[in-house]
Amino acid sequence: MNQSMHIRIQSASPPLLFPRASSSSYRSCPCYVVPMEASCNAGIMSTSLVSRCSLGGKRTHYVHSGQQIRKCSSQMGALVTSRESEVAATPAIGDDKIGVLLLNLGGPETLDDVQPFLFNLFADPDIIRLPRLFRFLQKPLAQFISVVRAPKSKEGYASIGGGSPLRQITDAQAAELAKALHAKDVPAKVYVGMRYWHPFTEEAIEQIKKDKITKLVVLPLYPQFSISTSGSSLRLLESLFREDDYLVNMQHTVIPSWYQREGYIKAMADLIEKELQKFDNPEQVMIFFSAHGVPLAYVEEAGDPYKAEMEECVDLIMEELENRKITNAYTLAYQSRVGPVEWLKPYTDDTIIELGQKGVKSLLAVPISFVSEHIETLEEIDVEYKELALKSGIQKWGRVPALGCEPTFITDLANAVIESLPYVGAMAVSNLEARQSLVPLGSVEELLATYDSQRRELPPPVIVWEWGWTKSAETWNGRAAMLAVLVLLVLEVTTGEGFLHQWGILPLFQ
Ligand SMILES: C=CC1=C(C)c2cc3[nH]c(cc4nc(cc5[nH]c(cc1n2)c(C)c5CCC(=O)O)C(CCC(=O)O)=C4C)c(C)c3C=C
Ligand SMILES: [Fe+2]
Repeated sequence: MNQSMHIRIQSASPPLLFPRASSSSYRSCPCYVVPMEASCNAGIMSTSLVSRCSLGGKRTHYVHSGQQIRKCSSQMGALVTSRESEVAATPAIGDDKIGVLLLNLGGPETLDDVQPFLFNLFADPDIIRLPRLFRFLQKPLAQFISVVRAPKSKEGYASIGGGSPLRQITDAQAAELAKALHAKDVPAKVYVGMRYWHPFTEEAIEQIKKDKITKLVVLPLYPQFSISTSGSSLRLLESLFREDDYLVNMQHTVIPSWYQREGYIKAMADLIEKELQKFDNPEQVMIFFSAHGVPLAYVEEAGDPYKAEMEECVDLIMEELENRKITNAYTLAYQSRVGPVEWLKPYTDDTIIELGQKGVKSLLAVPISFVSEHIETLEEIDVEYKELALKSGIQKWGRVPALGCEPTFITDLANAVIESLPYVGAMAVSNLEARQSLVPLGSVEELLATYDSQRRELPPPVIVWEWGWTKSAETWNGRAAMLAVLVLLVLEVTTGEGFLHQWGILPLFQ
């Protein structure tokens, strides 16, 4: 692939700011050395991207955690401080027109949008990955699943006012980020590109072209990287870049995840600290981090770093709270499971019941995987999980709001953008250089390949039926049944006749 087509990936996040010596899951590893002028942005790398860095010729240590390699040690704190102030003073680059593209999920704005929104979501091969042979069935299957799921989803959206607040909140975040960048002498324009609803990423890209942006920072609004979220958006972006002459030549960089940034961690800790004060006995409250789940196979088979990043994010927030003398008990669980396949565990609902049984009386829920209020905070946590908690014997329930436009958080995003600017198009990366650099530079494909190298078939997270006695029988029965339904669907779609038409379910988009 042409190098200039590549979206360069880097983590603009500062090095790990918090010493991790106490974490037993970390083990030391050999050191690597690079010249003084080498950049020192921290990143997450697969073990195949072994990295090197040093400060003033000193050797810098790294620690491995599972698939990841990270810079270790408190000495990096000093580095960040100096780098941050240095970078904050960097003015906008010459005559360049700088753009920041915020990537997000998108949500239905009205109840009529729900089914087409779900269709877009399930038509995404990073959400439902069919075997190569059956890829042509992606859209009919998405149509089918979205129709089946729409009534349940609609109920949820109806209960939060008839639509998702995501667009409004993301637009507000974009406006605040633009203001924060201007205040730091970086007159950047900020764009919002949603994956499954308006304003679609394609629309944002059109505007970026119209505005003749010359340097673009791509910033997914997900703190932790997942193949199903940032990965999917980056994959789409890469295909758009590949097809377009203007974009191929535009300089850009990507910030793939930023959960370890000091500003983000502090902003989360601030919110938790504030919410704890609302309880009668704050020190007795269990802090309950609830992250959006992903199917287990994403992590175990495709190498999604989501779980590892989530766990580390929680550790960092707790360390920050401990520094503030807040030493509450805490736990992490995963919510919003869809369909019968196994998702990351423990599940939020099971954990709430268990905690109730163990006699926990006060719980503070902390949504951790997303920075806006959305259906899963406003409905699932605030209504369903609260009700379950109260039924399970928990007496006091609280919930930390999503970060939204919290100033510490927005300032941190602005700093992340500014720190990434020197890297926009600055590195003519050969594959070899990309592999040796400190951060996972390279094309989106390369980053995705790091975690998702074989792009294996994954069990669809949503299966509409299931039967059988053993797991294997269930799987094969499920597959056989799915095939049968797919054949029926194809017949329906191609002939315009069949049971879905008879029931008035199809056609949907007239
Ligand atoms: C980090 C956050 C998210 C991950 C990871 C994620 C994975 C994921 N999601 C689905 C299925 C659905 N997600 C839905 C809504 C939704 N998902 C996220 C975030 C993550 N999803 C958000 C913020 C939202 C809400 C948007 C809004 O409108 O407010 C939905 C639709 C709602 C519903 O019917 O429940 C579905 C379906 C899968 C299958 C998946 C991983 C493979
Ligand atoms: Fe989701």
